[in-house]
Amino acid sequence: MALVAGIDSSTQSCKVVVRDADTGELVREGRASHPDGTEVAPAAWWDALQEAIAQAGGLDDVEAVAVGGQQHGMVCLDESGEVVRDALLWNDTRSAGAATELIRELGGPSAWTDAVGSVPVASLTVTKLRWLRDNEPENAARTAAVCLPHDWLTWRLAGSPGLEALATDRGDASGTGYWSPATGDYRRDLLERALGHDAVLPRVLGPRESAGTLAGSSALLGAGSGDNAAAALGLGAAQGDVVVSLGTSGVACAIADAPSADASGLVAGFADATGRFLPLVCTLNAARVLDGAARLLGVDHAELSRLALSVPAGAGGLVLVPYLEGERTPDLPNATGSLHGLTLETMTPAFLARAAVEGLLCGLADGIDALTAQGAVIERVLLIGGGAKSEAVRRTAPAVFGRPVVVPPAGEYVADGAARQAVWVLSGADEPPVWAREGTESYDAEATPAVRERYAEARGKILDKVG
Ligand SMILES: Nc1ncnc2c1ncn2[C@@H]1O[C@H](COP(=O)(O)OP(=O)(O)O)[C@@H](O)[C@H]1O
Ligand SMILES: O=C(CO)[C@@H](O)[C@H](O)COP(=O)(O)O
Repeated sequence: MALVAGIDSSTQSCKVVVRDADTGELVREGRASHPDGTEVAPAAWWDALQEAIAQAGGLDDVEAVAVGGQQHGMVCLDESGEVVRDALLWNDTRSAGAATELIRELGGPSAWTDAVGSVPVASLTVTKLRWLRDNEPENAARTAAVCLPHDWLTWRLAGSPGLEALATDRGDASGTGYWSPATGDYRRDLLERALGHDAVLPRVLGPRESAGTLAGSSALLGAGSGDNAAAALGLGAAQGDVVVSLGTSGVACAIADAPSADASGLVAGFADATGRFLPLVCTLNAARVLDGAARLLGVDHAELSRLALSVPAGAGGLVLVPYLEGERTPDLPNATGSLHGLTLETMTPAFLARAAVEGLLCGLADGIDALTAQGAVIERVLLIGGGAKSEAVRRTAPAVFGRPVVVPPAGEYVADGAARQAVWVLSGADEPPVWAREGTESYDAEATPAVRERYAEARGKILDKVG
């Protein structure tokens, strides 16, 4: 039995799955935590990966490995391959001003969607490079290569074989802001505009191309991908599917045959991990809204869910606009969260719990609408990520989204997507392997448009709107 490994180096943790290449059966797994914060030393991801690999029984017997990772993080390397400074993550908003500047310099949002399919926001790597140029010129000058978290881990797994060996894939390259999904080329002029000079960028590999071999082994390395593209591959998502992921980020994305270009900036025009495209809406506030609400109420997730389900839809008019870490979609990096509609009746743990669940889901419902406005045809909504473990989320999502929701069995879909890619690299087949998945649950509920209407009203009244 041939084994493959898939890795998910996400915002909060690193997960490793070892699967049977033929059947997809889960053979072993491991996980380790990442440090908190929006600025992280890449060495911490490497340490967590080593711990997760050890927990998963090592990689000695696997024939291929691939890495899925949090998108956009800025990893700068000097000429000798040393990390120049801690990575700025996708949820670090300090480069919001740089985003505004870059949009203006190029002639507005449409110039960016024409160039790279997305309008820059603080999450995109290109804005982080501009921030570096302006705030840490010495670090910018030392930067000889720029890569992303999954690129860097793949390169380390290969034994750090020189900057020219850096590799990435279409999915993650499309989140940089200097690679065009439509043409498949880097826009080095945009990299230079941001960083102030040219730099080595990872080669962009095709979906089943190999990035080399694992150091000291003959196991093949896949190109890997950004976590959302890897999750779509892990789920076997096809046209008609919208994947909603409730991790640190809230994401709604769809598989598309053609690149998208939304000059409103709501939908990012990313690529997927199969040679197609992945229009995507991302919020900064998802599972951690539930974490924060549970902490505030002094309960665990199971109790938060029970409380939320103990009061009716609409939470008696109480609305949480959950911009707890600023927001990316809508682009309000300095916004804060707010509670609207408090009364003596609703000032209770149960109403607050319900408002937290509904608030985070309304943000994602807006995302699904934005995808539809860009032409996505939605036949199925697949709900994944840590937040999807909440029963209240599963039962409330169909009401807020106004459509049934499918919850695949609990699993690590990003790591699974990486594992599927690893098999694909091994087989060289036209399509990735098909693995059976049992235990999918369907949730349906009567739509509650009034919840969204009240949320929309509250969303227009938040403080600290200035970008
Ligand atoms: N039962 C649960 N209910 C709600 N949230 C949960 C539950 N279990 C885990 N979470 C939350 O899910 C998040 C982790 O999800 P994950 O998809 O792994 O995130 P990421 O990919 O961003 O690292 C954490 O914030 C965690 O507290
Ligand atoms: O920035 C994005 C997508 O554009 C995020 O989805 C990151 O890729 C982080 O993902 P999680 O760790 O929250 O899964």
